[in-house]
Amino acid sequence: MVSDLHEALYFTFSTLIPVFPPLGWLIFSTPRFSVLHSISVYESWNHIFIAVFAPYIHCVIFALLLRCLEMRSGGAATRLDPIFRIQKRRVVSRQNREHPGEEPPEVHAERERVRSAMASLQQEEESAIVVNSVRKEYEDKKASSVFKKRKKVAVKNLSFTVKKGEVLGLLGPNGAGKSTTINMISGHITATAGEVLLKGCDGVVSTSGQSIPGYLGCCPQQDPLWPDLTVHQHLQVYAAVRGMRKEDAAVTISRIENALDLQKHLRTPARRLSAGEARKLCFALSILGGPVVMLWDEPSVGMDLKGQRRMWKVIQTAMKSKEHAAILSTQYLEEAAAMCDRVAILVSGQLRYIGSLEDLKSKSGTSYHLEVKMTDPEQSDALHAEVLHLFPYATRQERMTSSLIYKIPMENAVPLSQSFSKLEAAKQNFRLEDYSLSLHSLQQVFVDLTRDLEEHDPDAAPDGVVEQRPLHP
Ligand SMILES: Nc1ncnc2c1ncn2[C@@H]1O[C@H](COP(=O)(O)OP(=O)(O)OP(=O)(O)O)[C@@H](O)[C@H]1O
Repeated sequence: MVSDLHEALYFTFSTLIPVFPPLGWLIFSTPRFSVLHSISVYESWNHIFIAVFAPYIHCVIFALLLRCLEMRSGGAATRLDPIFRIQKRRVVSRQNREHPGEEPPEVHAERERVRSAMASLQQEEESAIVVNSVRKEYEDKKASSVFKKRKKVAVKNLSFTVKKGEVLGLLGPNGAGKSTTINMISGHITATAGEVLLKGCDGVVSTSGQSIPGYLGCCPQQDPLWPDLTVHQHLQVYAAVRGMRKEDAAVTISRIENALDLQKHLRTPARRLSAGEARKLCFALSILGGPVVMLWDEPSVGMDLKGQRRMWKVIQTAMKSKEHAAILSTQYLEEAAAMCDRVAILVSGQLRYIGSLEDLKSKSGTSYHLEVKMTDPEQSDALHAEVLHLFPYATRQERMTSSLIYKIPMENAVPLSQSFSKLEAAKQNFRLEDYSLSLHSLQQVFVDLTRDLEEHDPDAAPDGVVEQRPLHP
């Protein structure tokens, strides 16, 4: 502080630069400085004043600056990272240029439908959800190392549309990619490639994740509930978020509570609900306010039969107006048959079938299901050779210790009288415990479709055996 200029600079910098006051304070407090400039720091109240109060001035200035920046670029960062407020850049999905390869005809037709829906999106009134060549890769943490990151492909090149008034069932075995698909549509996760478009009733097209409240209702696989809020409070909060008027909300909430038999639990906090009751509440939240697009990821898991039927009724009522579109992921064929206009069957992230269950059922009539039960497992190979001799186009579906299961094309099994007499003879020769020859049921068709080639045990297909896994029955 040898001149007025220095002092002015000191005041200016210490007011604007946060690190300056503590550093200045340290410099001024050193004995060397005191000796050289023959002043005691404690004599200079100005310096103490700056060192103590400047940080408060900084707080106010920078809090205001931060607020301005947040108002300009959105406040989501504060929620995710309240300390450093670094907002991850949203990964922009790129177009999926991967060739889909050979696909079943109905899957290919659906892909073409998506293409034409994308081409004429503004004019196209029908589709509420358009999923266009979507792919999702996760980092496979188990297989990754420090040097090499390995990816797990959960969904590959998936394309489908859901029309207004339609409920599309999403079926498939565990890990098929159903939840990943629903989460990409809801915007909960970002697609690695491809795009999802949601079309509002006003014709506005928005990519998933940027939809307006009230447009999308989602019941994800994990219950998104606040543990301390009661059932009734949850419904009230969601009604407010969806922009419902208070009087409308009260009527709708009471109707939903009655329809799903939630009245007994209105004052129960979410943490004390049973799994089935929590699912009921999640489902109720997803339909509250009649969103245009509704996504349900296994909503009936944990519900008792009565609860499941009540939920079905609510779905039917909600879909009456033909202004809504819904996707229902389920493990139950019966639920899909009761609720869905079409079903999409996913296996290992790929679409294996899309269409009505009736069409799938009619295809099941084109082959027979043969199951033979052995008394002596040692005879398995000989019996297999005999079945192939009797029905040359039979394909073995399963091989267990005491039974073998085959699919036989219809033309190979008729006339049935001959088939039964051949099987009777085999029963005597091989001392079979039992056998059955029946039309392929819907359940069996579904099992055939969803059987994953990669997971299949190669030991079960010894040389010479035709172990085909046709996509169509
Ligand atoms: N966050 C994640 N990180 C890594 N892999 C994941 C992640 N989430 C899902 N996966 C993997 O992606 C694949 C698809 O998972 P997804 O949950 O979509 O299947 P799903 O069909 O919903 O199964 P389920 O019927 O059991 O709910 C699975 O193999 C799963 O292990």
